[in-house]
Amino acid sequence: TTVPAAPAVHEAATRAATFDGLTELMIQRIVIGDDVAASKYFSGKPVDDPVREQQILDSVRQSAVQLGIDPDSTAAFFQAQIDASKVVQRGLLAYWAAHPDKAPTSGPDLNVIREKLDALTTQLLAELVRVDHLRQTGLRCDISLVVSIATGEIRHHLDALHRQAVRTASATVC
Ligand SMILES: C=C(O[C@@H]1C=C(C(=O)O)C=C[C@H]1O)C(=O)O
Repeated sequence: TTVPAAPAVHEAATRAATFDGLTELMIQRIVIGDDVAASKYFSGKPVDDPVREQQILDSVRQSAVQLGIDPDSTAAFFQAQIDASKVVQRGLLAYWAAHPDKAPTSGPDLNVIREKLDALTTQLLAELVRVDHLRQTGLRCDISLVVSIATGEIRHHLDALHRQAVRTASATVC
């Protein structure tokens, strides 16, 4: 019988994985920040909703335990995603306040947007499981992340505000 050497299997998995999937979902979540900002522009609701944030963080901690990944680093990752959304929201709301002619003329329902964000949370958790080993590879992690982010930023034609949000979102990945 041939027994596959565990380190070799791990090596192969490390080589194969990229952050492309994770960064794509992170950018999708950042872009949804535009809808959140439009919604809050009309409702006047504050950018920060600490209760909603705590619900998300508690929920992802529980999911992390079930999925076998570290709850602290999972919560830190999602805190960074929330912070990134707020970078976009603050940037757009400030811009629209200064240039009302550029402001949206209608805003989507925040509850509908939150359903989309919840669906993304599930997908992001699955990606965190997939790239878990890659997150602990030091320089290799940094390099993979830079490549995936650059690719995603180009694919999505992100402007300076949204690229700033990507930097915030990616701070805890490696
Ligand atoms: C996106 C929102 O705005 C903020 C960002 C959140 C997020 O990124 O999940 C959650 C709550 C708010 O502090 C929201 O209110 O839903």
